[in-house]
Amino acid sequence: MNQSIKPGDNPDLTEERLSGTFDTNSMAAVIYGSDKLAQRRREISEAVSRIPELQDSKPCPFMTREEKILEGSRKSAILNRLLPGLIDLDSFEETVFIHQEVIGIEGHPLALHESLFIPPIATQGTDEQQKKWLGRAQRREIIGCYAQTELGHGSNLRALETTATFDISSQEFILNSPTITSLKWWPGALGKSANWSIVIANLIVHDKNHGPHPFMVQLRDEKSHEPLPGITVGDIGPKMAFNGADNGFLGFENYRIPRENMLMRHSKVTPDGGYIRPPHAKIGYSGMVRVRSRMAAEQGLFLAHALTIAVRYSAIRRQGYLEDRSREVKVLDYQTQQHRLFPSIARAYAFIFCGFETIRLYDQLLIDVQNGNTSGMADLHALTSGLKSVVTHQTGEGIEQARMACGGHGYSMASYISEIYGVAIGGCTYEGENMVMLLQLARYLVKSIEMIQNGKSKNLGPMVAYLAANESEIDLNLGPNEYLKVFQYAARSQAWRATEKFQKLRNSGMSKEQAWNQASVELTRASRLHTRLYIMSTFINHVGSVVDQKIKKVLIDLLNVHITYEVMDIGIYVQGLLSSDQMDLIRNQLYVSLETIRPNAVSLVDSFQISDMQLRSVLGRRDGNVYENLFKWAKSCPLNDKDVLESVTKYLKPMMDKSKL
Ligand SMILES: CC/C=C\C/C=C\C/C=C\C/C=C\C=C\C(=O)SCCNC(=O)CCNC(=O)[C@H](O)C(C)(C)COP(=O)(O)OP(=O)(O)OC[C@H]1O[C@@H](n2cnc3c(N)ncnc32)[C@H](O)[C@@H]1OP(=O)(O)O
Ligand SMILES: Cc1cc2nc3c(=O)[nH]c(=O)nc-3n(C[C@H](O)[C@H](O)[C@H](O)COP(=O)(O)OP(=O)(O)OC[C@H]3O[C@@H](n4cnc5c(N)ncnc54)[C@H](O)[C@@H]3O)c2cc1C
Repeated sequence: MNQSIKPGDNPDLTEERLSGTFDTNSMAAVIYGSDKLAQRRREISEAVSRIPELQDSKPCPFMTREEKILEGSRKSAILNRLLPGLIDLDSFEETVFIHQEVIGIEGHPLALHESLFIPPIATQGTDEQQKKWLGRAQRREIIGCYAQTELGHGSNLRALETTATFDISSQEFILNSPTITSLKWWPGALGKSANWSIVIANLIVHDKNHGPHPFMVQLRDEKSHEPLPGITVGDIGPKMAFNGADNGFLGFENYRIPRENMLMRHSKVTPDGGYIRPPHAKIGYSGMVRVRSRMAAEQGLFLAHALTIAVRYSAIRRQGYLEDRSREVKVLDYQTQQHRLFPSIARAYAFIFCGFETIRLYDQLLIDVQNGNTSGMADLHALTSGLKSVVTHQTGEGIEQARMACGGHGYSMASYISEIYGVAIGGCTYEGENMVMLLQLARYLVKSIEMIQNGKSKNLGPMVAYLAANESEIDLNLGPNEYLKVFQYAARSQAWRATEKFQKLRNSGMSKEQAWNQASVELTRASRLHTRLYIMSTFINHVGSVVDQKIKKVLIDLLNVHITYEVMDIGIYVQGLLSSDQMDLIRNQLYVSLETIRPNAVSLVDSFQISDMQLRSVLGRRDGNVYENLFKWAKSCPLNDKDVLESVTKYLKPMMDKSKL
């Protein structure tokens, strides 16, 4: 049964929930990985809803930027006091979840503290460094951020300009921002809130530049919160969204920190100026891999937010007629609306399933690396580079479709979809601009094909083994595995096409860099197809592992939406494999699968179990009572505090009076 049904709900939404064929709590358990984890989310939401001081003081869209930061800080401080009784403090998931529930998605002063400040200390700091800072950070005696990007440099880490020069005589590093372009720019919470930061700077010892390394740097006085001498710091100004966070700038002028402040678990500088290399050249990049490995699930949930709003609203919004002219139909009954929303529901599920898989892979890699085995780093870097790029892009597309599916009200901040969109698409840029990261995966694909060309196919990892296969015909009787083969064909032929283009350019005498650039559009296409194949195969495997038969049945229906939609979407890449009859068959299967999933649409989004508090959307309310609440929301807008505004008395009225003469 659908666990969201309550008395007083909009009857159209109740009708939808009654038509669902499965238990939404059981589905939530599949989405979040276990009954216990899903149950914990419900318990935390429930507990938070009973604490008056954690409620929003007013709707976020009516707040100024300063009010958002103040509100985020107020709630962070209360949460810090209450957290021990509300969550398992050792659980990163519960910490992130409660902050999103209470403060929302627009960011807050501690938004980066848990995800980008604490992890590098925990994974790249020595035991002594952890002893010194980890407890303080976890108790939030200090607030931290992650300062890597510079005004003139983001994607290309090797061009960072900030320097940390070792001074043997004082046993200190001297930090400098030598140019305007070397100012750190963008770090979340740096602007006004953080007093410490992980700073990525070029390590210089005995005049030799060893490249970017992480340093633990105090920025502000712990008593006065004033910037320390030698530090220039401030907020970079309003952004497209995420304005509850104070993204900042930072400059150093001969700013000294002790030698012990370089995070030295992997690379080391000895007191006599010796440099000890890390076990893998890119180990310092692992903080980024950690965040990327979490982005698929995070983005899947952003998409889930927008779909919860759009699907619920589409079930109560009546517009136009089908057969019965006596009552307008729910817009959810239109095939175009279903085509707009249902493939995105499938993608949200697929992204979340993939996301939990990459989080697991990262956690395993971390254990391996701590034990000295870095062999899995390249694979996970390639996988997460592609995944963050494809998932953020498709999430953005899906959220925008969800907005349009809500018609005019989707454009109002009352829907909250524009904020969700603004926050989610930030992911196309942060943690590596999407094109740049697709090209990182492309390097891996090209290397894999070169292995095949050199007769070393048996050395290929399982994720790229399909590149060596030779599928040229597909059975018309299409099941998920045949769709997978279709996708493998598309990904394989594009990877070969791109690689051969690169090689041909090389053989024509072009430099490696120029040839790469000339082949790069084809290379990024190969990366996207490879990643979409991975998403599809993870989805198929995940559904295959579900035990509850009712849940499995609806997930198979959803998988059918996914595989048919995805194959139609890449039609151009499978022209050599599928006949036009086969394409027609797939198209029809997609339309059938949309109809099949229709009765479960509301239950599928209810299963994400995103509370009204977290959703912050008038359109997406659980009870579906949208119109009366839209009217209430509009009346509470500060512009309506007065009937006659100063804009009228001061300008418009005199203008109209004058025109009358
Ligand atoms: C929890 C929060 C909840 C909700 C969130 C809501 C909103 C969030 C809001 C805000 C966002 C928050 C934070 C954002 C933070 C940031 O953005 S931090 C800054 C991130 N910056 C980047 O990601 C920069 C991207 N650039 C790079 O990573 C690198 O420059 C590079 C593109 C990888 C290139 O590096 P480099 O030049 O050194 O290397 P190459 O020469 O290109 O490659 C050499 C080989 O190294 C391999 N490689 C590269 N990286 C790795 C790695 N990490 N691991 C393993 N191997 C790696 C690469 O594959 C090459 O291998 P080869 O092909 O075999 O030679
Ligand atoms: C919301 C948000 C939060 C952020 N938080 C942080 C933070 O906490 N800490 C931090 O350090 N940084 C942070 N950043 C910065 C972020 O990591 C960078 O903006 C990001 O890495 C992209 O770098 P860039 O801005 O230099 O883009 P650019 O590299 O200048 O990209 C501009 C264009 O150039 C293209 N391009 C660049 N290089 C190549 C190439 N080699 N091949 C082909 N095309 C290329 C890109 O594809 C893009 O189209 C944040 C950014 C945002 C938006």
